[in-house]
Amino acid sequence: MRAARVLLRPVGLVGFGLLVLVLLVAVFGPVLWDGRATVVDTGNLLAGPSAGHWIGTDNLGRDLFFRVLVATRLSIALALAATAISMVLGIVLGAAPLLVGRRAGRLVMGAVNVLVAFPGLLLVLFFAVIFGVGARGAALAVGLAGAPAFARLCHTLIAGISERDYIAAARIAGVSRLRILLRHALPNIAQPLIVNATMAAGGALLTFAGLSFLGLGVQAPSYDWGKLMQDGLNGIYVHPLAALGPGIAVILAGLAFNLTGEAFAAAFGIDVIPGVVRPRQVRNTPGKIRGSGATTASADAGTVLSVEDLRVTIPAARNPIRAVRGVTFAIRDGEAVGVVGESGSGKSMTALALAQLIEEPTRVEANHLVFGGEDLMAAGDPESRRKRLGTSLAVVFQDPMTSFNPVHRVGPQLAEVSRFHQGLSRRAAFARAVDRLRAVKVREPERRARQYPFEFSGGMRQRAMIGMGLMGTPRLIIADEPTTALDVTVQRQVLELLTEVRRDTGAALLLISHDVSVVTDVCDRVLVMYAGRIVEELPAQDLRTLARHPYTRALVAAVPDMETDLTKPLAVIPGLPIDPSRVPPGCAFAARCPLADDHCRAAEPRLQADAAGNRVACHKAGQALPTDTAEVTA
Ligand SMILES: Nc1ncnc2c1ncn2[C@@H]1O[C@H](COP(=O)(O)OP(=O)(O)OP(=O)(O)O)[C@@H](O)[C@H]1O
Repeated sequence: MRAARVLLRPVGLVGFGLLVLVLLVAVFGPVLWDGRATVVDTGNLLAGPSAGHWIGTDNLGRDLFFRVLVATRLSIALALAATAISMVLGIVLGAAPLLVGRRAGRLVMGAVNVLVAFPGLLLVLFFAVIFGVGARGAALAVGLAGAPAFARLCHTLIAGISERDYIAAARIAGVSRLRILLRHALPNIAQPLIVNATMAAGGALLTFAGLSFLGLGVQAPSYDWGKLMQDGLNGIYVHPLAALGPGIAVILAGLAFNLTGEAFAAAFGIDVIPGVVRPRQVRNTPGKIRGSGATTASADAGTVLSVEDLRVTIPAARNPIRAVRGVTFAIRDGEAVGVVGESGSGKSMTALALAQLIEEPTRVEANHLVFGGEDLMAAGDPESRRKRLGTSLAVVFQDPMTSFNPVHRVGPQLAEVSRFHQGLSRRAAFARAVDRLRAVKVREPERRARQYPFEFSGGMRQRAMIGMGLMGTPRLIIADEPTTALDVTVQRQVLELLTEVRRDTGAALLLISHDVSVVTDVCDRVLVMYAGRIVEELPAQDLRTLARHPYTRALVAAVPDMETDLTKPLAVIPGLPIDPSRVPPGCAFAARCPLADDHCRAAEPRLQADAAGNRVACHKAGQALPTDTAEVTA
C-alpha cells in the first residue's frame, strides 16, 4: 500500500499527524471549549499570558487560547469549502474540451489561461468585493479564484490520458462525453487532483486569514483565525500573543495540509506542478467533406467499407503534415484485409480516420467514406454517428496495457457497451460480458470478469478487448498492430482468435501490421502503404512471390523466412521514409529505390489496377531489380 508508506516518511508522519490533530480540534473544539472561549472576564481585559490564560485574553477578557482552538472549525470549514468550489469548477472548466468539443473547449481554456496569469490574491480581492464581506462571500471568492489553476491542471491531466485506448474504446462504443469524463477520465486523474487539493486547502487557509485580517472575511460575532488576528493587531505592541497565537495556528494547519500533500505526492510519484503532461496534437475528431456528388452512401452490396481518396492532414507551424495522402480501397463482407508498411507510412492514421477517432485540428477529408451503408463524411454530429456505429465497428488497439481503464473491473467495462447500445440491464449486460469472455477463450470468465485489467496477462487483455468488440455484432474489426506488444506464442493465439471470430461472426477484418508475415498468415488481401499512400494491393498469398513494387519487395525481403541465408546480414531497406510535411515531387519512394530514374523523380505514379484487380503505383512495376534480389541492401 503506497498510501501507508506515506506514514513511514518523517515528512508524511509529521504532516499527517498534525492534520489529524487539526481535524480533531476542528470537529470537537467548539463542543469542548466554546463555553470557556466565550466567558467574559471584565477584570482581565487584554491580559498577558498567565497560568489561567496561556496566551492571554482579548479586549472583553475572553481566553484567547480557547478562542483559537474553537476558531479551528470555521477556519478549516471555510478552507475546505473554498477548495471544493475550486476543484469542482476547475474540473468542469478543465474538462471543457472533452465535454463541449475541441473548439469551444479551446476558448474556455484560453479564458482560463488569462485568469491563471492574474495574481491569485488580486482575483480573491476582486471576487470578495463582488460577493460582499462575510464568510460566504469569502468562501466563494477564494473558491472562484482557485478554480483556474485547478482547471489548467485538470485539462493537462485529461489531455495526458485522452489518447489512451480505453478512452478511444469508450468513444467508439458511443459512450457520452459526460460519462467518459466521470467514469473513465476522473478516476484516472484523481490522485494528482486530490494531492493538489490538499495543498490548495493549505493555501486557502492562509488566504482566508488574509481576508479576515483585512476585514473582508468572517464578521463578528463569528470568528476564524483571521478575525482573531485582526482583533489582536490593535494591541500588537502591548500584547503580541493575541495576534501571534492565531497566526501560529494558521501556519501549523497550513503546514499540516502541505506536508501531507507533499508526502502523498512523493509516494505516488506525482508532479504537483501543473503542466508537465503535454497533450498530443492529434485528437479524436469530426471529418470534413470534400467534393459533393460522390458522398452519397452508395456502397455495393456485400461491401462493408468503401473509401475513396481519404486524406488526413495535421496542421503544423510550417508545412502541414500529410499523414494520409489519398487512400482508396474497399473491404467486402467477411474479408480480411491487411495493411503493411514501415513506421510512419500512415497505417494508424488511416485506421483512426475510419473509426472516426480523429479530431480537430487534424483534418480528415475524403471523396467517399461509407461504412455499412452509412456515409461517414455526411454532415452531422460525429458523436451520434459513432453511437450508431458503436456495435457494428470494433477496434482492437496495439497496447493491451492501455486498452482497458485500469480503475474498473473488466466485466463491467465490456458490459458498458451493451448497457449503452442495447439497453440491457446491468445484470444482463454483465452476463453477456461473461459470455463474450468465454467466446474469446478466457478461462473462468465469471471470475475473470470481476477482476481488474492488471490481473490479466497481456494476451488475455487483448482477448478481452476482442471480446468487447463482440459485445455488439461487428461487421468490421479494425485491429491496429494487435500483437506487437505480445510475445510470439501469445501473438499466434490472438491472431488465431481473430481468424476464428471472423469465421464465426462473418465480420470483416482490417489488420494493420508492420509485420509482413502476420498479414500473409491471416489476411486475404494486402494493402502496402508508403508515405501516406497505397503503393500496392494484391492477394496475401502472392505477397512474397508476385509483388511488383520495389518497396513491397524490399519489405518482404526484410523479413527472414526458412530460405533466408542466415550467414549474411539481414536485409534492410536503404535510406529513410520521407518527411510527410515535405513530400517531394514524383514517386515518394524514388530516393530509396534501385530502379528510380528521372521520370520517377518528376512524375508521381498513379495506382493502377491490372486485369486481376491487383493495383500498383510504380513506373517500373515488376521490372527486374539491378543486383541479386537486391532492392535490399545490407
Ligand atoms: N500527433 C502527431 N503529430 C504530428 N505528426 C504525426 C502525429 N501522429 C502521426 N503523425 C505523423 O503521421 C504520419 C503517419 O503516422 P501513423 O501513425 O499513421 O503511421 P503508422 O504507419 O501507423 O506508423 P506506426 O507503425 O509506427 O504506428 C507519420 O509520419 C507520423 O509522424
